[in-house]
Order: sequence, then C-alpha cells, then structure tokens
Amino acid sequence: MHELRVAPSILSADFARLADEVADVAPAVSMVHVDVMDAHYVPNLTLGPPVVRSLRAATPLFLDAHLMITDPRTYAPQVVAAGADSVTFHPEVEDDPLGLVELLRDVGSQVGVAVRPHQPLSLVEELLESIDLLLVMTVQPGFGGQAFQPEVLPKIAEAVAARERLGARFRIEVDGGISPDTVGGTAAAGADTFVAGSAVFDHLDRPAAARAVLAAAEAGRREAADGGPSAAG
Ligand SMILES: O=C(CO)[C@@H](O)[C@H](O)COP(=O)(O)O
Ligand SMILES: [Fe+2]
Repeated sequence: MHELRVAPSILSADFARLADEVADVAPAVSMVHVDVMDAHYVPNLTLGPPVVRSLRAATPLFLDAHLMITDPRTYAPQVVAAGADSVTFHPEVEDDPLGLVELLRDVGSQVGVAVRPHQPLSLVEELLESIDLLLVMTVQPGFGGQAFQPEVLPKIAEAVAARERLGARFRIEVDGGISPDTVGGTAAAGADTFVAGSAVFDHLDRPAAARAVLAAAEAGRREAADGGPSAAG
C-alpha cells in the first residue's frame, strides 16, 4: 500500500511568484503538481517546459507534471528534459500510448496516464502494468476550483482491483475538487496521491491547508480499513 501524499497544484498559485509559492508550501509536502495546458486539449493555456525548468531550479520537490495537451509525444520529453520527475498524459490523443509510456521511461521519467470523469478504466487497461501513476480526474480537466464529482469513486475502487489482479504497482492519484471535505472518500476507495489546488493555495497558511488535506485522507483510509466511519466511532 502506497504512503499517502498531497500534491499542491500550482495552477492556483500566483504565477508571478511561483518560486516563493512553492517554497511556502514546501514544509508540508514532498511534491507539487504542474498543470500543462495547450488551449487545444482543454480550453485553457498555462505553462510549458521553460517554466518547468525554472521550477526545477527553484525547488528540490518532486515535480508531477500533468499534460492536458494534444501532442504529448512532442512535448512530454521536453517536460522531462526540463526537470519533471513524473509526466502524466491523456492517452486518447496518442496513436501508440504504450509506446509513449516506454519512451518516457527510457528517458528516465516516471509515467502516468489520466482518465477523465466519463472515461472507463478499460481505456487504459493495456497500460496499467507499465505505468507508475494512474490519474483519475475528479473534474473535467481545464480549470481549478471546480466541484468534486463523487460519481468517479467506483472507478478508483475498480483501479485498485485491477492493480491487484495484474500484480501492478501504480499509484492512484485524484485531481479536481479535492479538499478536506472530499478527500476522505477517495482515500477510502483506494487513492493515495491527492492533487489539491484551491484547497491549498487559496489559504493564507498553505502548509496547514496541505496538512489538513492529508489528515482527512488518512482518516478516510483508516475508516475504510476499520470497516467504515461508524466502526471508527
Ligand atoms: O488538472 C487540473 C485541472 O484540470 C487540476 O490539477 C487543478 O489544478 C485542480 O484544482 P482544484 O480543483 O484542486 O482547485
Ligand atoms: Fe492536474
């Protein structure tokens, strides 16, 4: 079972002060989540390899890049070369997603694939034995600050079952609308990595906000292990 981790999403940080924003939250976390959007795959435009390179120079934290772009074959290796530790792409844009996973591993990156809320796990079935991370989107990709979609929870449990069946090791990351109020259910279902943008950066005390997400996730996992919230009381 993987250790639980919170990945603050810098999408909700002040882009003019990124290094300071990351340094601010750093005492509470081991990683940050970097949303790369190209205005084609999603209707929003954020940042690319030059910003990842500057972040790499600014922090030793694990950089978890989430590529919401239509051409990951071209840009994912650039994001890795810029210093990302892990790169996650949406596989339906790729003709040969397994080939891209292998290519990225060959250049030394951890690799994830993402599924949108309405996409079934079967979309990534053939990749599960080769990836480090399965990103289960809990909102439609494109923007921070959206409402968590609880109908995604069964897919997390399905991913846990598939991992056991295959003897695979991938982490399960949830992304979108994650807060102390919503994270417990995802941890209970089997998620272990929690992206939180607005729930961290919209607060003055970012380390406390990140720790609150982690504590609620730990409580959710514990309660599930004990047989549900009622068993804990
Ligand atoms: O990938 C995305 C959005 O597409 C995310 O990583 C958001 O940045 C999450 O923001 P919050 O929902 O936590 O505010
Ligand atoms: Fe993301």
